[in-house]
Amino acid sequence: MLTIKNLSAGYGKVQVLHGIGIEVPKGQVVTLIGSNGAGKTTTMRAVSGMIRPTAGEITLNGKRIDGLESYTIARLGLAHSPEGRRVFATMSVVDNLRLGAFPRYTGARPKGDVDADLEKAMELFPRLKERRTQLAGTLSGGEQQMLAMARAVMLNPELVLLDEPSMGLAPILVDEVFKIIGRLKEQGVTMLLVEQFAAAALAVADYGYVLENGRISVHGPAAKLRDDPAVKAAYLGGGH
Ligand SMILES: Nc1ncnc2c1ncn2[C@@H]1O[C@H](COP(=O)(O)OP(=O)(O)OP(=O)(O)O)[C@@H](O)[C@H]1O
Repeated sequence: MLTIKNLSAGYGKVQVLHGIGIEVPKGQVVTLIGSNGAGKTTTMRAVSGMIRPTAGEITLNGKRIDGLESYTIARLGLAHSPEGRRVFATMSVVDNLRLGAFPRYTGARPKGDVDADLEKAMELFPRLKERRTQLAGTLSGGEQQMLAMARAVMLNPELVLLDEPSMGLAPILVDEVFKIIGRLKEQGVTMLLVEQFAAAALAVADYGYVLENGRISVHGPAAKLRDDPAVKAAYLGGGH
């Protein structure tokens, strides 16, 4: 589904990623863990076309996407739910969700039934259903985070990039977010997940990569990483 080979990227003269490789097979959840500043968000940005890689290759279903505009990448079915609560504050919940489906109208893939998917998203995120006409800017932080996730799902995506969906959430909402990720997985949605709660991420994921200073240090089946003493010591102490 998604193949990242030898990817390097950064900001101006600062190189953040040094030739990383990641594989996300169809129907699987792959998690990318690492400490602050390791380059996780930068990886997500490079995949979704928000920044241009300086080297390497990214393919989605065999098609090169590195160097394409982010809008074109979205039309190919790649949805990015970015870090932070990037919702359209002055629009309602429903209108935010409809905007998420917008690239479906432009013909790169079959449009499908947007209204039916809107109702499916509401079922998946009951908190949003109750607030469908509310302006997104007046939602709580956690609800905005869920709206950003739901909007990504509205693309009817081949692949979803979830960047720290639990960031800043109260523990009860963190649990809800991970339940939703589990449900999306059951529905066959392919995901690349960046999470600060490494233990919870490895519990829902099939496979994991550890990013250290812009390089992949360890990777393997999630269950194996959970038992890896070095991973345990560095990333699984205390956490969620
Ligand atoms: N827009 C930017 N301009 C310049 N440097 C940036 C920019 N965004 C990120 N960086 C730098 O790139 C490095 C990697 O950042 P990145 O956000 O990818 O890390 P991360 O692994 O997602 O960390 P965190 O867990 O803290 O979100 C950091 O040193 C950061 O300061």
